[in-house]
Amino acid sequence: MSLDLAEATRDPLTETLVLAGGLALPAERHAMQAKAVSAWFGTHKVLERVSLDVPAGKVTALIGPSGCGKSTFLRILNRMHELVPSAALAGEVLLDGEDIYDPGKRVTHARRNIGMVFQKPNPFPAMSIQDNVVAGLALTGVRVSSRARADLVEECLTRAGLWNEVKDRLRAPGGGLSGGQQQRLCIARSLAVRPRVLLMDEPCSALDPTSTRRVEETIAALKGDMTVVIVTHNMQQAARVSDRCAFFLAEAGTPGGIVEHGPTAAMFGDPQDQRTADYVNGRFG
Ligand SMILES: Nc1ncnc2c1ncn2[C@@H]1O[C@H](COP(=O)(O)OP(=O)(O)OP(=O)(O)O)[C@@H](O)[C@H]1O
Repeated sequence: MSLDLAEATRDPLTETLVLAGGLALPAERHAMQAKAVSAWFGTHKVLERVSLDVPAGKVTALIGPSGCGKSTFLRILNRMHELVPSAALAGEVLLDGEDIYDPGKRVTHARRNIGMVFQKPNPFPAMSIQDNVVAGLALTGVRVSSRARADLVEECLTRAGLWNEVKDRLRAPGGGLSGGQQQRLCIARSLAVRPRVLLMDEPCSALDPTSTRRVEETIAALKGDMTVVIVTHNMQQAARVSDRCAFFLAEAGTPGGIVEHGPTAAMFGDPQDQRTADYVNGRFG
């Protein structure tokens, strides 16, 4: 028997794909969905009706040349775009089916559930390693007992792949760690508020190859129970760490948009659009 998935419809209530004969298969769950997202800085439109489904428990890479709006799109996913005074936005961003921009939703709802790791590691340098890990809890209004704090510090440093390197110096300042260790400390800090999604904006671009490998191992270990969206300029990295890729492009002064998205193996091995093929093969960008 052959199954025609092209004819299948998605039932969002039961999270199944319903085939022509009525047979229902489990569907991929979307942790986040962007629907027709457009963005502006002042009068400059930088994204044009971008839609993207982000599968739960997977790593999605956003790739594309400089200036095509990848970082802007990433910052829209956790309401950081609105921190820029001239910034405006249209469209919807759903987290587990609910619009994070709904007027009834607080910004802390998005920030607590959708963490962000930046290009340059930004721990609090004078603060101890253990205090850095839990620094986000107060900001998002989460309270924990001191016993639970110690457990949380160990759990988050372990998940970030840093525990063995720092367990004997938890009271030492975070600024004393190497750049790669600082970036994993920032990942641990993001994990402490137990986000459902982790956004990473070129998290390895300031790191050496060994530290990059450690962060990539951390990303691989996180996926499954964490949904990761990563912006990267490094095509080998996108191929190594991601399950899915979205290729952004802003052509000749037009706003950025997604040319093509899909499973990473297909995006690299059998891209459908010539522009994707040219980009992933290093012919521009
Ligand atoms: N704070 C800002 N104010 C005004 N314009 C901005 C701001 N941030 C980004 N832009 C503009 O928005 C467009 C998209 O920028 P963005 O940083 O999202 O692209 P990108 O694809 O992430 O680029 P890169 O790969 O170089 O980081 C660019 O034209 C950029 O100049």
